[in-house]
Amino acid sequence: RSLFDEPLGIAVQGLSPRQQVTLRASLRDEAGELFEAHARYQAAEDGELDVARCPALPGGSFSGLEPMGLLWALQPRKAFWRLVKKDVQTPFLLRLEVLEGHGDDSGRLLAQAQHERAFLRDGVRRVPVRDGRIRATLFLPPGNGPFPGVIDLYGAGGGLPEYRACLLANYGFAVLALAFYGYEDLPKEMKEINLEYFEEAVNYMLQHNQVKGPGIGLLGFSKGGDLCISMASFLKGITATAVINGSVANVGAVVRYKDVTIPPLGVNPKRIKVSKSGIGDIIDALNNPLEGADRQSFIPLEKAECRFLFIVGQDDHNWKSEFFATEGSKRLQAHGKEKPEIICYPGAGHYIEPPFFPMCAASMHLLVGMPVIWGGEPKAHCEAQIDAWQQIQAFFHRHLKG
Ligand SMILES: CCCCC/C=C\C/C=C\C/C=C\C/C=C\CCCC(=O)SCCNC(=O)CCNC(=O)[C@H](O)C(C)(C)COP(=O)(O)OP(=O)(O)OC[C@H]1O[C@@H](n2cnc3c(N)ncnc32)[C@H](O)[C@@H]1OP(=O)(O)O
Repeated sequence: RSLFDEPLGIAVQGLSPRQQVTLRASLRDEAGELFEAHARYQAAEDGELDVARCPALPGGSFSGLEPMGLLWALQPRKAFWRLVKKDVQTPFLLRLEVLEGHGDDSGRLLAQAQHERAFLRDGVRRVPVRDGRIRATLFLPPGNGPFPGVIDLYGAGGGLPEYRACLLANYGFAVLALAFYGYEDLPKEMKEINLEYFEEAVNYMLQHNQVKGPGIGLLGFSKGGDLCISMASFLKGITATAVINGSVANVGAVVRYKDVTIPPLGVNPKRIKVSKSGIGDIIDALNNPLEGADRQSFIPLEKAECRFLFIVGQDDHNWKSEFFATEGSKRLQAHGKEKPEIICYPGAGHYIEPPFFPMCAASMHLLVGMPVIWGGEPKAHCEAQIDAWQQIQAFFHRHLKG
């Protein structure tokens, strides 16, 4: 058993010298969908095969020395499917098989093992929160708090994804996974966003006796990223905001707070490029928030009193994350604010998840209504996820010491 975001050592012993085998990794998600990767190897002289020392031969899901290849190369059998974890209290079961030979049809099964990839570290508490309007789950690390607190937001698609919040809590943070639409009695669609809802969540965290003050952190991915920037710009009590492939303009739905209204950035669906197979590339669909009326959608992040970290996948095809981060930085500095940290990852796409979630190349875009490409190259994307995860934790540790 290991935690899902931890690297894994994979080795086979007792093979014949230089024996040719195929290693296969597979995992079924909670919907029963299969993810699979396989690679061809040759054992060493002593009959041992350690994937950290032995390169994969051509012909499998990957080749070369790739200690984590069997994890990052996992691909769903079902098109446009993405690995998500709904029940964080149970592990994913990773099945590892050693098959004879290098044939296209699977050879005789020589050995197999099952390994649990868990989400909750022992002692981490999972607390469903139904407080006022808030629909959320709080994860509290073991031991005596208070702990640095973080609110975690996903993006379009809604629901209450808990897996990133839970993995982050394993490292000593009190993390609130916060739903904002498409969950229980929250609005079904993302039509209008009221920051008062998010303010309740910030206050819930600030008043919690297990949360270290005086301020909390925000972590947001995609649409959750621009939401975090809006929260940081208008709400009190936020010390550090980490944005993963987010936008500095408000996108998708109007944001309201007291007498403030931020319209969503304009889009032109004619700029969506649709491939022969019907997959969209929406990279050029959004208007430029530096031009004309669309400037009203640029979130006034210079009002924020927190530090910013922008995690950028340079091959993001959802939108221009690097441009957004750079423009956010210019605007902060033009107002005499601290320069944000911007960390760019070549070869990383939009869907930057915690380590070892296999890259999702394309899936249904729940706002656009067609499958879209997210960008990224699996190996580079995997490496980016590993590094970004460390950077996010280090950023929060630096700024949420209390
Ligand atoms: C602004 C656009 C306005 C529209 C204009 C039109 C065109 C404009 C063109 C371009 C616009 C350009 C840019 C604007 C772009 C973006 C703004 C937003 C950016 C984003 O933000 S980018 C998404 C980031 N994303 C997340 O941040 C994840 C959020 N959270 C979830 O996505 C859910 O939390 C989930 C799925 C984890 C559990 O949700 P759940 O518990 O409610 O699950 P449930 O089973 O009910 O599924 C509900 C539906 O997800 C499908 N689904 C379920 N499981 C799946 C899987 N494993 N793989 C693939 N699909 C899956 C089902 O098939 C069903 O789809 P359906 O309803 O169609 O059947």
